[in-house]
Amino acid sequence: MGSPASTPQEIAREAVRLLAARRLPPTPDNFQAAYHEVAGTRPLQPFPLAQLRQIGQALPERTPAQLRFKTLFNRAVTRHSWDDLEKLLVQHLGAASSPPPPSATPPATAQPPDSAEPAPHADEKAASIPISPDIAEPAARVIDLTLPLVAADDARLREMGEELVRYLRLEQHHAPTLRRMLADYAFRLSFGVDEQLGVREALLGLLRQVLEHIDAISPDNPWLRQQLQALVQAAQPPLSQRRLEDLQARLKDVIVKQAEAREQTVRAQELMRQTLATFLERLAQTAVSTGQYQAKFEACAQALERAQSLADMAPVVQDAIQTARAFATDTQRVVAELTELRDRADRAEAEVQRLRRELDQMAELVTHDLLTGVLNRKGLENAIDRETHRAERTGTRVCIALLDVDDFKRLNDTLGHLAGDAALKHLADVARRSLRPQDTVGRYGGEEFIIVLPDTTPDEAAAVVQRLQRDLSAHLFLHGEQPVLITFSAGVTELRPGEPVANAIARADQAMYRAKRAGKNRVMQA
Ligand SMILES: Nc1nc2c(ncn2[C@@H]2O[C@H](COP(=O)(O)OP(=O)(O)OP(=O)(O)O)[C@@H](O)[C@H]2O)c(=O)[nH]1
Repeated sequence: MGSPASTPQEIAREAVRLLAARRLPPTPDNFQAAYHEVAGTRPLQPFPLAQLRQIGQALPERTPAQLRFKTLFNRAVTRHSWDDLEKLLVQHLGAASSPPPPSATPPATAQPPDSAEPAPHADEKAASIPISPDIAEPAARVIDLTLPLVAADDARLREMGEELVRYLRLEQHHAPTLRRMLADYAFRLSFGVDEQLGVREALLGLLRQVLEHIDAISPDNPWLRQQLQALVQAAQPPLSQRRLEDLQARLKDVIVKQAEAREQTVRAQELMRQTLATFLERLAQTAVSTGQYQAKFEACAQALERAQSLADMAPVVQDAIQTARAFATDTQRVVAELTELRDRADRAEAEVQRLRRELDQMAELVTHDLLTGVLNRKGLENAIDRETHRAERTGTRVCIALLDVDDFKRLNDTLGHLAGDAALKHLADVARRSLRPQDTVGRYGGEEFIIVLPDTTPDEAAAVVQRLQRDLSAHLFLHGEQPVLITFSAGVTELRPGEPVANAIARADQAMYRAKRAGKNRVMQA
């Protein structure tokens, strides 16, 4: 190749030669490529007019700033001006990274990695948008209320939440800023929530393990086993405050019963050990001393047989009398010791009785019914008390429903008392599954149950109880293979503020009797 081409004509000539040498047809594209190759310049890419027009059309024009940006963009595209487009984009992105206006300046928050939201354009920045207080205030309240829960272990999240709440309560809001703050908060929150769920799961797992271990060390007490199994079940998510309260009450029952079982075992063992030890000791002593006296009396008898005269007999008789005296003394000692042993046994027995009375009093603290596993009367009293106070605090209403199984005597008479027991247990199980998490069921006595329904109107309470009736018809009690329909009549009433609970129960009872008289298997309100 000769000296490099420098004028356009020379370059063009050289380009034609190159095409001929490469046997390429001299099309405009081939010629253009060869020309740039010879000249050592960059081939110009065609201006992507169609694509840029498409982008220009899709640009938003909701705000004056957006409209202005769109106009300038389309103008640059029409002019095929890369320079204008470049300037426009640089200016726009520069504005996007500057802070928002002071009237609604948000505090600096971390930008989430996926935050692709552009910040406002210079013109847009000036326009703060008032968000209706109807929306901003409830949103602020929601965040405010949930903060103690979600940010308990995350100071940064709490800070971000508080900033967001303050910002939402301003009169003017800058929409992109608010959007960014919300995105930041949601981003951080997502980690916090995952973490908290993990912690809760782990704690529940630990609790279940502890319960299973307690279960393993109380193998010979069926009641404890039943309670512990109920506890393991109750410690499954989802948890609620009421479920935790129930867990707590059950755990207390288990502790009381376990203390009872332990004390009784220890006392009984101690008494048994003492009595056995003393008895064996005395037995051995009596055997030894009786053997000794027997040998002495034997010797006296033989000496008497050998005696030839009264004079020979006198010392033998003397000896025998002394032996008899010693025997009597020894026997008295043994009798005294055995009496002391009996007194000790009596005192131990009295102690056991005292302990039993004490434990009976403790058993009154037990809050769950042994047969059905639901609350007993005492547990119900506590639950009603708790719900009444909660209702007073929150300004809500509480209802109770009193349920009485229909024709239960006939069921007992035809299927037996054990089947009756199993039927009550079935009803309690269905009720527990059917009721809402906030509702509480307890056995009021015999075949009567009470359901406590917080935050509920009488109409709603009646509907809940009717749903339970349907569930009971759908889940029949099985006596062996035989399906048995159990129904109940119920009275529903509201717990009026300040009234004694007994009054409300009496009202529910009257309503329940009206339901019985009206044909059973129905719910009446009082
Ligand atoms: N198996 C069993 N029976 C119980 C228990 N508690 C109470 N009962 C029986 O329940 C029956 C209740 O009978 P009633 O009060 O005459 O009532 P009913 O037969 O259900 O008739 P109505 O209430 O009019 O529908 C009695 O026979 C009690 O002995 C229990 O824990 N287990």
